[in-house]
Order: sequence, then structure tokens, then C-alpha cells
Amino acid sequence: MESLFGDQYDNKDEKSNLFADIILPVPIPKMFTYKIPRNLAESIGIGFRVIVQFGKKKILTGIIGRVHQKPPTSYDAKPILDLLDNHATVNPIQIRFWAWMAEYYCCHIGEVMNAALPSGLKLSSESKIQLNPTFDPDTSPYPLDEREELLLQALANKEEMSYEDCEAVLGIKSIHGILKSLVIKEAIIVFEQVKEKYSPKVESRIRFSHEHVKDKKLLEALFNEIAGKPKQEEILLKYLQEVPVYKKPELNQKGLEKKVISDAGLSASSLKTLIKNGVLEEFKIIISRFEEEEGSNEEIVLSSEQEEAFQQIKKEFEDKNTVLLHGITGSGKTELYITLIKEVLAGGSQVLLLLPEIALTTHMVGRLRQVFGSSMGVYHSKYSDNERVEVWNGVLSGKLSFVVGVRSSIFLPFDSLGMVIIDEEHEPSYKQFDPAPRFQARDAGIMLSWLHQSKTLLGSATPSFETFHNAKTGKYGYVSLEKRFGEAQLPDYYLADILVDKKKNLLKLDFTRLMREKIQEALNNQEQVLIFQNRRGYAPYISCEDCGWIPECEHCDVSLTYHQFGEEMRCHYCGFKEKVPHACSACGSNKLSAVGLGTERIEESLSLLFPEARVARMDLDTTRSKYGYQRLLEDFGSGNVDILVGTQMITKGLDFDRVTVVGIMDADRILYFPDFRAGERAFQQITQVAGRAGRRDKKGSVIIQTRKPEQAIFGQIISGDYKSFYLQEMGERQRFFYPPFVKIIKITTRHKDYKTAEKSARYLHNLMGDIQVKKILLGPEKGLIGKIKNQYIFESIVKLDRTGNAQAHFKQELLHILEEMQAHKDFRGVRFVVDVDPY
Ligand SMILES: Nc1ncnc2c1ncn2[C@@H]1O[C@H](COP(=O)(O)OP(=O)(O)OP(=O)(O)O)[C@@H](O)[C@H]1O
Ligand SMILES: [Zn+2]
Repeated sequence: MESLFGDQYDNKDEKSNLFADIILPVPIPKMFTYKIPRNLAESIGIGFRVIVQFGKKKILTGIIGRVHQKPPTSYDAKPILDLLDNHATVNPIQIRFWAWMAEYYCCHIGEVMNAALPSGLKLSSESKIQLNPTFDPDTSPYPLDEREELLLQALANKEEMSYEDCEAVLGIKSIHGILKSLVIKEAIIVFEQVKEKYSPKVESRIRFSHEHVKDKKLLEALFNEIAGKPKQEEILLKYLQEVPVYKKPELNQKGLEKKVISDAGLSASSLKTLIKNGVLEEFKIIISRFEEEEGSNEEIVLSSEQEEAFQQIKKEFEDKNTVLLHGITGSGKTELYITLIKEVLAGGSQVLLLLPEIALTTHMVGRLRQVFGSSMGVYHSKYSDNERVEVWNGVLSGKLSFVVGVRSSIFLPFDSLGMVIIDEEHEPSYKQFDPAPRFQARDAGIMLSWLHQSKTLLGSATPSFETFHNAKTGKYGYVSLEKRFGEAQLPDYYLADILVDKKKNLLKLDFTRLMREKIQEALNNQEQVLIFQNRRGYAPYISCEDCGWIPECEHCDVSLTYHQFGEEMRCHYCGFKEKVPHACSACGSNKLSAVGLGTERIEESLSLLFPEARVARMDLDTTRSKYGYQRLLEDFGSGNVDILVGTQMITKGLDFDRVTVVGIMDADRILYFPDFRAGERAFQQITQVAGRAGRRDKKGSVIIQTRKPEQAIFGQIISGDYKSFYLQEMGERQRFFYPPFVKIIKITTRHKDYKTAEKSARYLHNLMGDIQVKKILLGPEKGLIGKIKNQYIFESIVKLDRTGNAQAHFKQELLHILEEMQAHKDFRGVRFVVDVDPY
């Protein structure tokens, strides 16, 4: 370990004067200093987890950030209560990474820690405790003491217990020691209320009751007994066929998955009878989600274009830390990644592959699993905390040297990364908006990679402008892959003019004639169709035909979305719901109509237009459950669905053989979004979703419905002319001072009272104006949505020079200002949020 104790530390008597600065998972500006008790002094170091008291009552898990001999001047240091492990949970690179993140994104290191550590690793007085379902006291190698047993008994009757509940059961204070011990013994699981609880995957199995397999005679007698009951006999024969206990009685122990019997079409009630009569017994086992699986170790054969790109990437890495792989949709970036990952792993380094949230359940992960087996960890936001802890510990112990994960996987305890790969680097979901740290995982990933002296590969068919700019200016290496893999070709594009069809009466339920024809053609050929509309619900709003009244959210400044499913009006910002009104609240008219197009409505229209087609919908509402997304994909993949309607969820990474038609319902909606990136995003979204079509031998078609087909961007998308689109947009950005030419920081002020919110925002704005750096300061203005969850919102935008230390200086001053304002009574209850690179 590094010399943590400083050079002067060589005198044994001074041990009792050791202090530790501790990172606590709370939004406070600094680390807190605690005293290291004499008995812990030998075994403590940077990155260790400790338990401390914070404030009057709170017990928190903290991470040791620094060890020194300077007592704090303004308060008496409390002692560290306990040490949680005998090793560091967080390594020095991670601590540097956290510190960088806090500084760059203007937040507190404790907030970074909070985001970084799974709550299973943060035992605190706010934790909840559940029994670990996999724990069995009879087989556990660890003996339990009396108090531990008492606590487990209490837990057995409950879903969960709070820290205080545990104290009450045992009648003692400070029970962290007991909880710590139970965690080590894997008897309990610590979690936070907000997260879902850990429920293991359980499988029902059956086997012969033990006496029957004792000897063959018994089994024979059994068969004689049920000879007159063919259905029961069938089941037993099936069992014997799958589990030959005649030859090997010991096989009975593991039994057979119960599902095998029902899958074979055998009688469920006869099976029940057999179990009831004690012939068979049913039992349950817990299947690990991280089942041992051998990787295939197959040789990856790259196409000649891929091979060339691979060699170029390696060449670029010789003098660049970051390389952009600009490969068109379907060019086979996955196989290239696999080849690279294998090479880095063979060299003994770790690899992190970042994927956008939703792409994590697609074929790509399946493909990677095939190659890397269980040596690959998957870090998914839909995993429970316990599963996250498993991946964390897998990386820590060295068992997992390759992880594929969502943005939060950048926090895993890697100690020797050799490569970070960021797929679909342009994806907006890499940005975390709330809560702090409001980081961009692509940018943070590049930083992490740099801290490890490792390399970063960014992959995309439609790179973000920042990245492309960095590649063009030589900061990043650049490699392109311009051919689809195999015989596949890029699809043909068609622009369908909504207004023309409307005039000619050809528009039916929002579908142009061309779109309908193309869909019909695909259906006739038994091919599949994707329809894209980035708006969920039935209609964005309803409106009174007589007076124009539109129902709005009681708590937010937005209209309510009409959801046909459940017949309700919902707010997409705060979750508020109400019944669909039958009459106008303003004039009483009952002529209310749904306006605009949501995925639900499109789904309905498709069923009316193509009654023979099987239509499914993929959006936030149909994929809320843990495996919802995966199930829909499986259905689509196995051909049970002909047309899939979806939001941007369907644009990511899907690779299906039979998709030949992709329809974009309303391209104008994507283009006219009030954001400087609208054009860039539209180019990306349309190209990406179009890229799902015709990925095998048959050429695909993409139909774009629009009211203005003459717009230049369509021509550029169709010809795949990313570069001229880029140049044109960049001209605008330079003229109007937008990234990547400036850095943007957005400062939001919120309060439940309009006046207070406005006044505070102005006050802050003026103080920011005084900060001595070259900048453009805009606002404060009412937010694009002026009120969310009863809080009024004002925003200021700062545009900063990218050169020199303008940014660092501004951020530092800003934090000062905010600290002072927040301590002042005039601004009590006002919330200020700083968002660096807020896009
Ligand atoms: N070298 C190869 N050998 C065999 N199959 C390949 C190879 N390269 C690509 N493929 C196949 O071609 C298809 C497209 O590849 P992949 O999905 O990796 O493309 P991609 O570049 O990630 O596309 P997108 O950006 O659209 O997601 C996949 O089905 C993949 O299995
Ligand atoms: Zn609302």
C-alpha cells in the first residue's frame, strides 16, 4: 500500500493521534475528520469502508479519503465506530476520479460517492435490512451467536426491517457491529427503500421421494401400482427418460425442472396427484443470475473491411488516447469490439464496455456472453442492489475483468483498465440529469480511462458533434467503416408528404398512402415492420372543440397526456393522474377531442388498417417490468409480432433479420424541438432507426412522413452525408456560440413561490455577472416548463470560453456564491441546481 501515514509517521506512540478525512454520502462541501481509534490504526487505509456517527443520530458508511495527524480546528473529532472490511473497497484511482467528477460537475464528492457505491455497500441508519433468501443456517459455514440468531428470527417473519427496528428487537443501541457480521456471513442484505428488493430467481423442480429410489424393487412396485393410471405413468416415464435414476440413483437428488413436464404437454393435475401421494416431491432451488458459463473462445473472423479498421484503430492508438470508430449501421462494430476486448484481456488488463441503458438487453449482450461466458460482468440499472454488489465484488476480487454496463458502471472498482469502449457514444442517455452528479458518462469514461493510462474507443454510426469535432481537429484518432457486413446494403429512403396526402384525401388515420403500401407489401412477404414515434400515450393532449380548453397538470406547467390504456390523463413530469374528463371544464361542451399522435394511438390505427397483422408496442409503459423489454424483443425476434410501434427504444442496437420496413410517423416533431441540438439529434435518430431495416440480404425501405419534404436535412440523411450536415450545423453553432465552441453551464432556481423563485434567480444571476471571466450570461428566464411538481423554475445559462482556466475559475466562484446564498435566511428553501454540459 502507498505510504498513507505521511513521512513523519514512524513513532508508535503517535498512533492514537491519527485522523482520517472521510467521504460521506451526503451533499456537504468537504470531507469530515474523524479520529482513528488505537485498535484500528494498524488495519486502516485509504479507500476502506468505515462506520461513523454523523450529526446527532445518523450512522453512515464512509470511505477513508486521507489519513493524517492534524486534528480539526473547529470541532472535536468523533471516533470512527467500526471498520467494515479488512481491505479497501475503493482504490486510489477511484478517489481521484470522484474528486475530478465533483469538481468538474460542480457537486460534492459525497454525492459522487453516493452514486458510485451500490446501497448494499452503504450500511447506514437509513438502510433497510432483509433476510438473504439464499442463506441457510444449516449449511452455512459460519456459526451465529445468540443475538444474530434472534435478529434473523425476527427478520424471518418480516419483509424488511429498518435499522431502528433491529435496535428495538435486540434492545441495544449501535447495532452496526451485528449487522456487519451478518452481512459478512451472507445472512442479510442491506438495501435502500427506493430500490427494488432482491428476489432471487427460483426454479421449481421435482424428484422421486427418497424411499422410491432406495432400490429398484421399490420403483418396480410403484409402476405396478399405477399401471392403471396412464397419465401418471407417462409423467414417471418422462422423468426416468430425463433423469435415469435406474442407472444412477444419485441423479435423483438434483431432480428435474417441473416445467419440463408441462412443456411436454403432460397432465398438470396428474403431476399434482403424484406429489400429493408422496411418489414425487417438489422442491425449489435458487439459480444464480451469474451462472458459470464457459466462453466459446471462438476465433472471430473479421471481414476484410473490419480487419482493416481493426488495424487502423491499433495504429491510431499508438499516439492517440481516444479513437472514434465511425461505422455505419450494420457494419459490425460488435465483432470489432470483441476482437479488441480479447486482445486487451489477453494482455492482463481490464475492459469496460459502456452501452446506453436500453441496449443492454439486446442481442449484443447475448453475443458477448457467448464469447466471454461468465468472465463478463453485466451491470444493469434494472438489477437489484444485491446483484450490483455481486458485480462490484467480482471486479474487486479480480473474477470479472470485463464488464459491460450502463453509465453507472464507470464507478466500478477497476484497478487496471486497459480499454474503455463506449458504444453509441452519441446517445443522450449517457447524461445523468438528476440527481447530482449530473455527469456525462462518455466524457467521464474518457477521464476514467485517462486516469488509468488506458485507451478509449468511441463507436457510433452517427457521432455526436463534439466527438466528431475532436476527431477532425486531431485530438482523437478517426477510423471509419463504410460498408455493411456481408451482402447487406443500406435501405432506400422515401419521403411521404403528409399535407399532399391530406389534400388528396389519401391520409388514413395519420398514415400516408405510401407508408400503408410499404407496410402491406412487407406483411404480404411475411416481413416485419418498425414504426417510430417518440411520444408515448394515446395523444399528447385533449382539447375542447368549442373553446379550446386543454386539461393541464395541477402541479406542473404542462398539458396532461391522454392514455387510453387505463382511461386516464397523466402528467409525464410528476406522475399525476386523473380520469378522462367527459365535458369541458371551461364551457361545459362535451366535444372533447384527442389531439396529436402517441404510440398507443398509432398501435390502434395499425390494428384498424391492417386487421390481419399482429401489432405490439414498445415504450416506457409496456416495458416497466424488469424483463418487459426483453420479452417484447423475444416476441418480435421469434416472429410473433409483425409490426412493432415504439419510441426511441426501438432505435437502439436492434438487429433482426426480417425487418424490411421502417416508418417514421412524424419527422417534423423531431426536427422542431426547441434545442440547439435538435438538428443533430434528428439526424441521429432518423439514421439510427432507419438502420434497423434490411440488415441481411434483402434491401430495406424507410418511409419518412413529413409536412416539409424539401428540408435540406432529409437529403443529407438519405445520402448519408453526415459531413456536410455537420459542417453546416457547426457554422451555426460557431456563429451563435454553442458547444463545442463554448462550454455551457445551466443554473436552475426552484421554489414553490413564484416571486421567491424569481427573486432568488435574479440575485444569483447578478452575482454571477460579477465573476471576472469572459462569458455570455443569459437569463434568468422562466424554464421551458415553468413549473414542475409545484416548484416554479427559473434558468440562467452561462456560456464560457473553452480556453484557459475560465471554466475552473467560474465554477469555483459559483460554488462560493451558492454556499453563501444557501446559508442566508432570504433564500431558505430555495433549490439551486448547477448542471455542467446540460445536454
Ligand atoms: N465478422 C463477422 N462475422 C459474422 N457476422 C458478423 C460479422 N460482423 C458483423 N456480423 C453480423 O452483422 C450484423 C450487424 O453487426 P452489428 O450488429 O455488430 O452492427 P453494428 O455496427 O453494431 O450496427 P448498429 O450501429 O446498427 O447497431 C450482426 O448480425 C452481426 O452478427
Ligand atoms: Zn405534473
